[in-house]
Amino acid sequence: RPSAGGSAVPGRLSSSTQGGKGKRAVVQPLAASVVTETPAPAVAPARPVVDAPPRRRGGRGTVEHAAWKSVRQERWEGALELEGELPLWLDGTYLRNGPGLWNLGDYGFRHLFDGYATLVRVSFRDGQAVGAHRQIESEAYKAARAHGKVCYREFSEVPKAEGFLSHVGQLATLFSGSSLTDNSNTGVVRLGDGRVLCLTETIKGSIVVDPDTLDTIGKFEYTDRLGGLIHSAHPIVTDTEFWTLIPDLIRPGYSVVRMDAGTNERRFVGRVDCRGGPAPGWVHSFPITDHYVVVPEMPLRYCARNLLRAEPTPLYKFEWHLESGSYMHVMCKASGRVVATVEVPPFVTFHFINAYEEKDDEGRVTAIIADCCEHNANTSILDKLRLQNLRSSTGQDVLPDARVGRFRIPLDGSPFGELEPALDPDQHGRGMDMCSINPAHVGKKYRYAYACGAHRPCNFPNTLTKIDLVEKTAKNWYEEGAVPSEPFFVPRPGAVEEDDGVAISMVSAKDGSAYALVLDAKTFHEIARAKFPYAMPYGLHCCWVPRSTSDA
Ligand SMILES: CC1=C(/C=C/C(C)=C/C=C/C(C)=C/C=C/C=C(C)/C=C/C=O)C(C)(C)CCC1
Ligand SMILES: [Fe+2]
Repeated sequence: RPSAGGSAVPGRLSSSTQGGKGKRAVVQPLAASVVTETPAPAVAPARPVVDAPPRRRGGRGTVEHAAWKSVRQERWEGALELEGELPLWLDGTYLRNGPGLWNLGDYGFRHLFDGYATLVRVSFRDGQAVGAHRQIESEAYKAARAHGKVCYREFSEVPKAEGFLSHVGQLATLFSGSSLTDNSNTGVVRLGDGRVLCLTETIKGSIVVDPDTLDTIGKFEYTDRLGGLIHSAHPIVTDTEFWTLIPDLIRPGYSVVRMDAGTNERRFVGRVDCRGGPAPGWVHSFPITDHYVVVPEMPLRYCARNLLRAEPTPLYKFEWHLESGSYMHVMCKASGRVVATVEVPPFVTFHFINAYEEKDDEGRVTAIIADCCEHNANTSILDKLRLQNLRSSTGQDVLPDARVGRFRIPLDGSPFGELEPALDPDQHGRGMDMCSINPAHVGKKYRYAYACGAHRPCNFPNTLTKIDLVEKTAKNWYEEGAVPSEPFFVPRPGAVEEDDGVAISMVSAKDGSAYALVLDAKTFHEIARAKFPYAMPYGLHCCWVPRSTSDA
């Protein structure tokens, strides 16, 4: 198995389909080839591919940005051209997951979250960078490729009746969960035992990959009997454990579960009963502290009926139930007991940033502080993330406002909690999502968060922002026309200060190029960019795999 650094040979392929030296390899447009080729061969360019300039469409002056176009090849690997100087301590692999393929033949998907998972890798060693990407071989992706159509239920796409029935059988399969997708297009985490897991909201969409070759190794089989069909897309993972939430759509509530590193067995820790209804709030993510698990219950709730519908509803698989209230629950990790449930102002969040315990002078925990990317209790961001909206940027300022929402959850039995902006949202252009922090501060008091913000007018977050929660200020990185993904914080080995490290973001540029941007996390100035020789679509979440000493 090659080491995480991969090969330093430009355009090296991991398969036998490499074009000969000097011979220009044919680059198959994946959108067309994916449905016809079994398996779709990896055809990498012998020389960097020059992408066509962005296309003007529709006479309305709109430009189709490469960020929202399907990735054009099944896979690629090669040395990246560097601008600037990479720190020598940056030694390991950055992985980014996301829905990078939204077309099957002529058919185009509707929503950003529907796309088939594309895993991107940038391996850093000795000041050099090697890049790669590859499609994750989920059952959903393989079936779509083999049959030329959607065969499983995605975020908004559902199989057409005949296709679906012929592929997975009877309607009853809807209830067993077998029609749900395993397209693990959302997150990627490195477990404490070193395995790398790609995730989505379906439990069956937990897929183990090889961080070096990006091979799909297989399903992560949970060996317990906890069941459930869906879980939080963002487990909290440390060197020793893995925490997640399993919503219960029948008896509205959530199971809090924990898995030891090195095992596949989740253990039930406790249950939170919803205060509102008719179903649990969407828990795309949740935060923990040293001693507690925080379970959010927002008015954007799962809807079993919508899960079964053939056509998407305005809120997809969800429904807005303002009347049923918004709550935050706190569970003790050790006992599984719910120690607080408070009503809070309405909120909409997909991503919690962090949480920590607030203590009095005697060291007693008096409250939990939980921070999130909060969309001003407005669900319209889901609609803005439809591909048609993302692709039709007319220069108007249509991105809904968002902020760092800070919850204060008192533990003294009071029935209400607070929700306030943690800093003036104008500091980050009133855009706020796709966040990361220093992993050493998960569950602990912290000062800095890294996220995507906005430089207006815009239709999508287009800056990288470093939030200082003490000074209540932000430093912003912006490049005209760039679409940056989550700035992922990587600490410098041996660092003491919280922001001693780099923030890495994959950027889809205006001219159709793509690069991994490395920012000094302290100054938020660019240190280097490592350029891919082709366009890369937007992607979601990331992880860092340090080079193990055995690889050195
Ligand atoms: C496949 C099924 C579902 C899938 C849900 C998925 C794939 C949800 C993905 C959610 C993501 C990626 C949320 C990200 C939000 C990012 C935002 C708001 C960024 C804003 C701008 O920066 C279920 C819906 C669970 C139903 C079962 C089937
Ligand atoms: Fe997410």
